[in-house]
Amino acid sequence: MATCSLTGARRILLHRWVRQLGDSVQGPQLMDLPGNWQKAKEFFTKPALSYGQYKQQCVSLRIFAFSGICGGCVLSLAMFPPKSSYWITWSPLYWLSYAKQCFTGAAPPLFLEKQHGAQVAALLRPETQAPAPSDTDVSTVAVAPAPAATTTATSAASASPCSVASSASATVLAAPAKPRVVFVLGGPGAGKGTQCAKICDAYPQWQHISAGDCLRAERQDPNSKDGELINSYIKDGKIVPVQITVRLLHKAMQKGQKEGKTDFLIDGFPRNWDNVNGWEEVIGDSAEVMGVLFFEASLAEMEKRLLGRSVTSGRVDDNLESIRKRFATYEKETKPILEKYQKEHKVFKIDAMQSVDFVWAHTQTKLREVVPCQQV
Ligand SMILES: Nc1ncnc2c1ncn2[C@@H]1O[C@H](COP(=O)(O)OP(=O)(O)O)[C@@H](O)[C@H]1O
Ligand SMILES: Nc1ccn([C@H]2C[C@H](O)[C@@H](COP(=O)(O)OP(=O)(O)O)O2)c(=O)n1
Repeated sequence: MATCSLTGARRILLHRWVRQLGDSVQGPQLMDLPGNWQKAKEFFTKPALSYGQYKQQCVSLRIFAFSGICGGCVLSLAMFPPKSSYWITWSPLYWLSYAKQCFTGAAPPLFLEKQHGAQVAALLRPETQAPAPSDTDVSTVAVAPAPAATTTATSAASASPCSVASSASATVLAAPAKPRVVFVLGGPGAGKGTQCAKICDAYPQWQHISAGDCLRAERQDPNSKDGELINSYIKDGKIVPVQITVRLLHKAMQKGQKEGKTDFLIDGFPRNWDNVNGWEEVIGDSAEVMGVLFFEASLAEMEKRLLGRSVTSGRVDDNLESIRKRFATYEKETKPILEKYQKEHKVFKIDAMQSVDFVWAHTQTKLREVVPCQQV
């Protein structure tokens, strides 16, 4: 038996030797790239005469094929990044900005610093939500708290990561006591409105309230006593006095609550200290400000976008003169407000220079950080 297998092994060795099937190849070293390139080319141009030559050509070709495929994959990822929020969060391009944020203190905390209530009411069917408050004078009543109800969870609630209990019939405490607010800031034309619209399309509990839209609507109202004043401020790129703006925002939030909205994107607000103080005085503790989504883009890009928008927007301030004035106001008055929220670790920065879809993927990731119990 032993003799038999020895003979077999000998035969194989002999066979290899005859056909030159040894593992060693004679040719350029692995790192000799010009030599290997020459051999790789010969694979296509000069047919091998022996197996040894053929193997060398394959070995040389393999080096370039491997680098080519890997390089191609990396290039394609860079040129056509996946539309995934995870890719955006963890892609190599963002490592640098994350590293920087760790030192500048703008990075969001890794772990939750406070308890976040479950938005169970928003997850359940509309009939489980309490009746909304009536439209009341801004000076006397703040934004009505959302219902704090004890309710029986449906399967929809149990499917959500926010639900307190996972059983379909479990009793769940609806925690949110106040409407939640996310301020949306960024320069004129950064794409705030575009992304807010996408959030509201995707998540029905959110309502988009644009301070600029509210002011423009008020200006159109023939019965408004503030119309002329608003018009002149907007044309000059100045910030309208907060008493007017916050009243309109408050009214819009109350209307949204009546329609069952629990989360509000307040777009283009607060734009200066006057806005900050006015919000505190009128809304104050009756709404919970979760954070600020900040869309960052260069002035040149924003100018280009605004001029593009001016073709169809019909806005009195979408012209070069007003745009420049708005930029000046943004730099002088709004940036200090961002710094205030940055110190409170409430700013969630989004690179708005990319395409709409790319920004959207990043916006969703950031929204999850601002409002961790998002159904996203
Ligand atoms: N990521 C983007 N890339 C290119 N154009 C964009 C992007 N986001 C928005 N836009 C366009 O730029 C213009 C301004 O966007 P908008 O959302 O109205 O800005 P904002 O609300 O910040 O003033 C619009 O015409 C919009 O279609
Ligand atoms: N909080 C606010 C928001 C907007 N305004 C006024 C002044 C702004 O130039 C205009 C337009 O604001 P809007 O947010 O609609 O537009 P841009 O972001 O500047 O493109 O409205 C204001 O006075 N106070």
